[in-house]
Amino acid sequence: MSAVEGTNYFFRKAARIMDVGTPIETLLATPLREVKVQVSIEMDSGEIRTFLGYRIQHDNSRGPMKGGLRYHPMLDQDECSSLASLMTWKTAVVNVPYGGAKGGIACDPSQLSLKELERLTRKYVDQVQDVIGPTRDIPAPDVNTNPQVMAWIMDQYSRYHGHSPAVVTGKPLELYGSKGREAATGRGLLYVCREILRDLGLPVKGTRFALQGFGNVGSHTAQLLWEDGGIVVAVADVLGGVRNPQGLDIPSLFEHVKRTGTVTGFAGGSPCSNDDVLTADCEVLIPAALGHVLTRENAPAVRARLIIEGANGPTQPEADEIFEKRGIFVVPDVLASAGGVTVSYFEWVQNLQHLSWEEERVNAELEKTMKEAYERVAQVARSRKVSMRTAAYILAIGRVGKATVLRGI
Ligand SMILES: NC(=O)C1=CN([C@@H]2O[C@H](COP(=O)(O)OP(=O)(O)OC[C@H]3O[C@@H](n4cnc5c(N)ncnc54)[C@H](O)[C@@H]3O)[C@@H](O)[C@H]2O)C=CC1
Ligand SMILES: O=C(O)CCC(=O)C(=O)O
Repeated sequence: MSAVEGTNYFFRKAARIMDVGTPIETLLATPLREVKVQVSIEMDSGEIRTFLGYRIQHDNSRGPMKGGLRYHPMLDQDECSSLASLMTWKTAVVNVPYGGAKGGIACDPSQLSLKELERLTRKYVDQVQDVIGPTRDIPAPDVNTNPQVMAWIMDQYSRYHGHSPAVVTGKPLELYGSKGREAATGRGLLYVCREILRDLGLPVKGTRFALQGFGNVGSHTAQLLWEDGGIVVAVADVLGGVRNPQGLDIPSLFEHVKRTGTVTGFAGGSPCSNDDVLTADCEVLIPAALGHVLTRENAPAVRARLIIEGANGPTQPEADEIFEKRGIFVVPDVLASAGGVTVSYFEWVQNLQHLSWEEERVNAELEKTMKEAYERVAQVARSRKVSMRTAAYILAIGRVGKATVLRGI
């Protein structure tokens, strides 16, 4: 099954329960526009290299399209298309006035110098500047992109269109970024985690968590859970993992990662593989790295009671069915990882109004948004007797479908 077929499997399951009918189902599943561009740059060695860049714009019925930019060697049109449609449903679940898009460049940034990365990013903007924009499509960070990359995007876009901070979010604080955006996805996940654990009668304090991924999403989530008294028993990054059944000391792990660039080799635990983390003995599993990692093969071995999806698309449809049969709750990506785009929305609003919010305000508005979204999804799940994932899609399809029909086709 391709990545986009996987996402559409979840979409169609909900659309059929809602009986939206084939014409609207087809319309909502079909991306508005798929852009694939040549990104050729001169390397530091003087050699010319050509990369492929993508921007898939899935839907704009509820507002400008929104979604991250990923730099990864395995990125392709299918993956971007799947991630773009997830953004449409995610922005609708948290009810921020956006559609969905996603893009990036098929490249391995660990093999590029800073100057090469800058040239690549600016060239990509040259190629897509006519389809993005503050009222069209607003990129943001995703895997292997960061505030510096967003700053280059803002600068390059502004050379064509004049000063345009609102063209991209996740920017550095010194360049119109929002306080709280860096930790927002992890913080949003924490707020949802507190809600569902309360419903299951478990406090965060003393609950055991395992996380795959220790980048933007994974590291902030781990830190915030640790601050709440959660016991993080295993974490992994691309190079491998570390576990400690008594709980890893997260501040010391941060120090280690700052020094070495990886969680592996941390003296406060014993080594494990990045796949071992998925089947660790814990109450809550948080995939926060790449997609498609929970499969038909490893789903029967998952020991967590609850899976909270920090990554986009970590659970393949066959694994999702297995979790449902086994009574393992899954809080889906389109809800659990929506904190980032929510604070991106706050950043865009601040940019358009030329003002800056205090971090307390950002976090308070984020908490309100995530709690409301959780409550609405939980209500639909209860009333329709469906999983949280199907409920989230039902809520999102209702909002996007209504906007589409009201605007006229
Ligand atoms: N950055 C954001 O605001 C948001 C990100 N997401 C999703 O969260 C996930 C992680 O994104 P970021 O943290 O931003 O990326 P990042 O680039 O900051 O970190 C990615 C992490 O995943 C690890 N990783 C990569 N391949 C791995 C593997 N095979 N096994 C174990 N670990 C592996 C990396 O070593 C790194 O620790 C992605 O699925 C992304 O789409 C979702 C919502 C918002
Ligand atoms: O912050 C944003 O606009 C998008 C974040 C993102 O790419 C995601 O939620 O997957």
